[in-house]
Amino acid sequence: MSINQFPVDFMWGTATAAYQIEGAYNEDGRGMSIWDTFSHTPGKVKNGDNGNVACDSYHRVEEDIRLLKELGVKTYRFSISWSRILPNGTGAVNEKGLAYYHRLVDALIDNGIEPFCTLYHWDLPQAIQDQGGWGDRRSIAAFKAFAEVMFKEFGAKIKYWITFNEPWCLAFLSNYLGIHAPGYRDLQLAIDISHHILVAHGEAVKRYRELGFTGQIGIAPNTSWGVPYTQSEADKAACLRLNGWSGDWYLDPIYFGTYPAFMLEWYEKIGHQPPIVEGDMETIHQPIDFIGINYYTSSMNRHHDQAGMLQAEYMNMGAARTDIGWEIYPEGLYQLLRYTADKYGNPDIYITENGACYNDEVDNGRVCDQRRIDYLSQHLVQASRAIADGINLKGYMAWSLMDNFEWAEGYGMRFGLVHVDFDTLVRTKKDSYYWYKHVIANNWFELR
Ligand SMILES: CCOCCOc1ccc(-c2cn(C[C@@H]3NC[C@@H](O)[C@H]3O)nn2)cc1
Repeated sequence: MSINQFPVDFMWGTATAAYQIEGAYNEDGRGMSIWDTFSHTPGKVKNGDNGNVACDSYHRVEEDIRLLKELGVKTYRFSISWSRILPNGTGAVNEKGLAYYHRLVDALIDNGIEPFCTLYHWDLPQAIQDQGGWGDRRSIAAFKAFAEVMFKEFGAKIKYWITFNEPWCLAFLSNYLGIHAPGYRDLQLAIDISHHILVAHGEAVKRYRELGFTGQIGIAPNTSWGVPYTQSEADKAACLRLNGWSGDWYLDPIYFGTYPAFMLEWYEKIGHQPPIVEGDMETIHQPIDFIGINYYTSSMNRHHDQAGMLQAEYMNMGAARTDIGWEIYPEGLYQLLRYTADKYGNPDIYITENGACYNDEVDNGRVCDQRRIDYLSQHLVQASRAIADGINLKGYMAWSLMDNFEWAEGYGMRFGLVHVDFDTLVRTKKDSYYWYKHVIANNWFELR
């Protein structure tokens, strides 16, 4: 196997998410989500952008499928708008919502593309939020019921399921740092939410198995990757906390049935702990089939008493950055994959997101995004290295198929292989699209 050659059954794909691409926010019975509320609130999203129209993918299934088909992907990762299926979060099902996802899934299957479905990608129905959202234990039953509707409706067609995308973002970025919807700044609330979504994850996995489906189900943490500034125990411990915050905090309960002791002790020192009810940890500790790894960047950190809740101080080492300001650190992907494989028993892993923000525009009908090609190839080298090192990496999904609504950054931050003009919605394949098409067709690539 030559360098950068991938296994014959490697699952090449791309990824998107409902609120970021669908639009049609108030059409065909869709209910409001917390991201509709948040993006409609002045000052929350750059330029006052919102997902009302986004990429209009709700009305462009055939067009988007053509892009995927020409790209040659083996799989397409998308997410479900919960409030399009259950407008009030629970209760009556919206048949037009189901019909949209049947159109999408049927078109994928008809074109030989494996649907890879994320149940929850941050867009909680506002009706659930109005009852306390993920901070209220009733959200667990609501999510289980939503998952059951989806399993019964699509379980024969969809063989790959992710319960939650980036639990750290939906818990801490959204309810402690206040940067994403619903925008609270409450550490205990974020810890409560983390626990409730883990129980909800376990309930969904249990229900999937009880219903007799034999597909694969997992979770996709966004593990930030901290690299110690020095090899001192203090700096290494600071990075362990930073990585544990978004990774181990979710994966330890799933794989070991317990929260990581070093994080529990850290929270207890400052008066916080998860709201564990008897039986919760057993529910969370359901066997899963894979871990989805979302990787973008790493950061060098050292211990500093005054450096925030984790006492981990970011050290700017002058690394190159993408247009969103995230450092480019391809080696961090290998290190994260190695750590995850070593700690959790070398499970199947899919890179469910990796990509770069570069805001190149269309010039004479072309988008020259060589920087994105360089970023992707440097990270694929690390993925290839991980496979050579015995890690069970099974697939890679580039974030994203197309430019889309990048949450609090709005439309100004572009991650797509396909450029979207958000005034006309015209899609233009970037140079990186053609490069990735070549990589998939050949199942290998050459570094420039
Ligand atoms: C400690 C202070 O930090 C301040 C900003 O903190 C973050 C962290 C992480 C993110 C972030 C954004 N993305 C990309 C998305 N992943 C899912 C998909 O929807 C993509 O659009 N991943 N992580 C943003 C902001």
